[in-house]
Amino acid sequence: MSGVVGWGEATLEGHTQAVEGALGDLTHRFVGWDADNIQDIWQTAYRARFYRGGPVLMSALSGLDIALWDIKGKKLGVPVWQLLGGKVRDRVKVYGWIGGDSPSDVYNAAVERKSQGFTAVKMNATDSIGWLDSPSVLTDAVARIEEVKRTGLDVGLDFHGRLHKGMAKQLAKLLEPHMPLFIEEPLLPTQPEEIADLSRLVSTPIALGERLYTRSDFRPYLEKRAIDIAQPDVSHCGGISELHRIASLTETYDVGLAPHCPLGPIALAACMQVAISAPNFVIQEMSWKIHYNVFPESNQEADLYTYLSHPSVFEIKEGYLGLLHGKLTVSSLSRTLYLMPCFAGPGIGIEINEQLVRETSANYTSKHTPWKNPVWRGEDGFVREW
Ligand SMILES: O=C(O)[C@@H](O)[C@H](O)[C@H](O)CO
Ligand SMILES: [Mg+2]
Repeated sequence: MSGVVGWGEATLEGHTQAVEGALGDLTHRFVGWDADNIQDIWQTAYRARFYRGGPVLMSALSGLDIALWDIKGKKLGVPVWQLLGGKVRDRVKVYGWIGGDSPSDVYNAAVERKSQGFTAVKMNATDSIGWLDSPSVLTDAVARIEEVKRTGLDVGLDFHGRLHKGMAKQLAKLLEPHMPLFIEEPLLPTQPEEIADLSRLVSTPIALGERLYTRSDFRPYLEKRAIDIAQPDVSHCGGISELHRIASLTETYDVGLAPHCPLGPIALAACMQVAISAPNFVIQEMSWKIHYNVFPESNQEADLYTYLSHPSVFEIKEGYLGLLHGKLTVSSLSRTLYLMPCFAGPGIGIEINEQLVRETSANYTSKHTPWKNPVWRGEDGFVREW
């Protein structure tokens, strides 16, 4: 069957050109191959060369893999979640990211998320801090979560690997009584042993995984019992194929799956396929209605969801993305049956306005260089974690 087009997302923030180069290499290798053979293409891209893994190569492979699953689903006329074994849940719990420095800033951002239908949010626990820093940065972090919890929302806290061990263990202890949903990347992913120590120090669930790129990268965290929640990113971990495999692996360690996704709607739609079908899925990150500053020089923002033909598939109701629209209440069973799956579209279940993507992209690349994160330095001038 010819003419079937699949979409994938390989976004690696701050490293656009590196991923473009890696994708160019994959294109060169696989033009003319049979798109049905996803496993063979994945294994060839991963194994048939000396260097493997890491953010750049795996993000490129992720984009390719998501597009191949989209093609397969469209050819067979079924959603990808059907091909992964069918649905195990009717709707998918989500959380939205919030930003802001002061307690009142994060409070207001949380109120806005609540009005969008979210029942859970995530925010950065602190700014980047040094090996030893003033205790006031810790009390400021506590004040922020206290303020957000006043909204009644559940709150995940992202340490973002910005703290070192001496400060991270203090902050984790101070936050514990406030019962965050989880603390994320309490240390950098180079420290599995130290993260395992931290996970024995507090009862708060430890989450991590956006900077792990294969099943093998998760292995030490599982063997050391360092994490409670795995957060692979479908655009960095090897696509739908590897996200599905990571889900099964982590399930055997009683570790839940909360796919990381501050990216665009293609990545989110890919996550949904696994969320709907994976037994140990917990909650899905999504960036719905965040306006990304994708045109930094001109300070112009874009809502990535405007590129969808039917963005309403991502509307949130009572904290969930509805797998199923509409409902029928059967009183004799005293339960609600949901009808008409909204992620029932073939492939990854979304339609992209390709012309709009092409026009915006041409306009962008002719005028701007790709986004790069700024460099932060402490008071003494030494560079800080981002
Ligand atoms: O968990 C999150 O959403 C953040 O850690 C982002 O992935 C990070 O700032 C890179 O964009
Ligand atoms: Mg994070």
